[in-house]
Amino acid sequence: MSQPADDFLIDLQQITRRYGEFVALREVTLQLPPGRIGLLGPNGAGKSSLLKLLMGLLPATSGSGKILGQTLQIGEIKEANWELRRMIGFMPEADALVPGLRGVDYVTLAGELYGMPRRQAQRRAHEVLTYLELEDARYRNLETYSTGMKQRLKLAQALVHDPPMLLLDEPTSGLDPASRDTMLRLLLELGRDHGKSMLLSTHLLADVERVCERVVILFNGEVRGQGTVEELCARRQDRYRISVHGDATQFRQALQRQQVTILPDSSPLDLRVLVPPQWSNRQFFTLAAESGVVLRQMQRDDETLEELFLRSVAADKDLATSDAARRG
Ligand SMILES: Nc1ncnc2c1ncn2[C@@H]1O[C@H](COP(=O)(O)OP(=O)(O)OP(=O)(O)O)[C@@H](O)[C@H]1O
Repeated sequence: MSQPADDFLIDLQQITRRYGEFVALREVTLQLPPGRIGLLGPNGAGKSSLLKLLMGLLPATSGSGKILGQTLQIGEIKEANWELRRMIGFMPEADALVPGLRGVDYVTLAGELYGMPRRQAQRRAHEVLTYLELEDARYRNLETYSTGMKQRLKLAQALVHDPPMLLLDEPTSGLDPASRDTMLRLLLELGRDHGKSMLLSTHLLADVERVCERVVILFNGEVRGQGTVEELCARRQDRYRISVHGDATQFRQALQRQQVTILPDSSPLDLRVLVPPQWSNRQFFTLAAESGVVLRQMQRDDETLEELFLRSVAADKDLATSDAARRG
């Protein structure tokens, strides 16, 4: 379904970003509506570069784009776009904590940097720290914070000015399972219950599955897929999950003779299969009857996000030159 251009949260057309000869982002075209969006890619895919570019901290080399209705600067950043910064909360990957401050002072300072009057920034700092379960720690010096608390403090500074959109760079980086769980729950609630849009950059598929409605797969600086998680995972029409009753040995052989691949995570009576082009589902029934088994269930088998991701990046596995291809 097409969407009016102005309804997009992010609308990029062929955005390229080079560092000298190196192409960190290549002709990235994205049209994303408001919501919770996962930006998924391995280290070096270009995720941080894209976030900085959207934040207006880094110019694109070429292309054009808008975020929250604001036009991105191309070639060079001529002036800081304060309107854009007020609409975005940025949680950087690196620690940007100021030593010697208490948690509440740090978040207040962030609010003031976004242009809020001091009293208002202070009030909001207390609110967001309470919301992010740091109420008891707010008067403590931030050097005493655990990694999980520091990550939530970084989220607090991104939320202090109540922006409609969050750009989150690896928000669960370095967290133990319990802290990661807390962070993902808070992000989900912020999106689902408080209407925040977010672009969550991560290399962890499970983070995207837990929090996001949509996903953008970035690899080697290129977009390899974008859409809702369900849509992308269901796009393959060639996989089925079938359950049979009886001795399935002959049935399996019969399938293989018809060029059907039995996928590794099948069990003896529950098969996950990949069918060849022009396959008709009636063939399952015919082969089952011929092999003396009863077909109990047959349904389309959507890919998991992990399978989708691996398939999206598989083309490059044989390309030993992919890094070289990003130069020049
Ligand atoms: N200032 C820079 N100068 C030169 N190359 C850079 C610069 N910043 C990033 N790069 C390169 O651009 C590519 C993309 O980097 P980026 O940090 O955007 O990726 P990423 O997906 O966020 O990965 P990571 O999670 O490792 O940060 C990497 O190969 C990186 O080495």
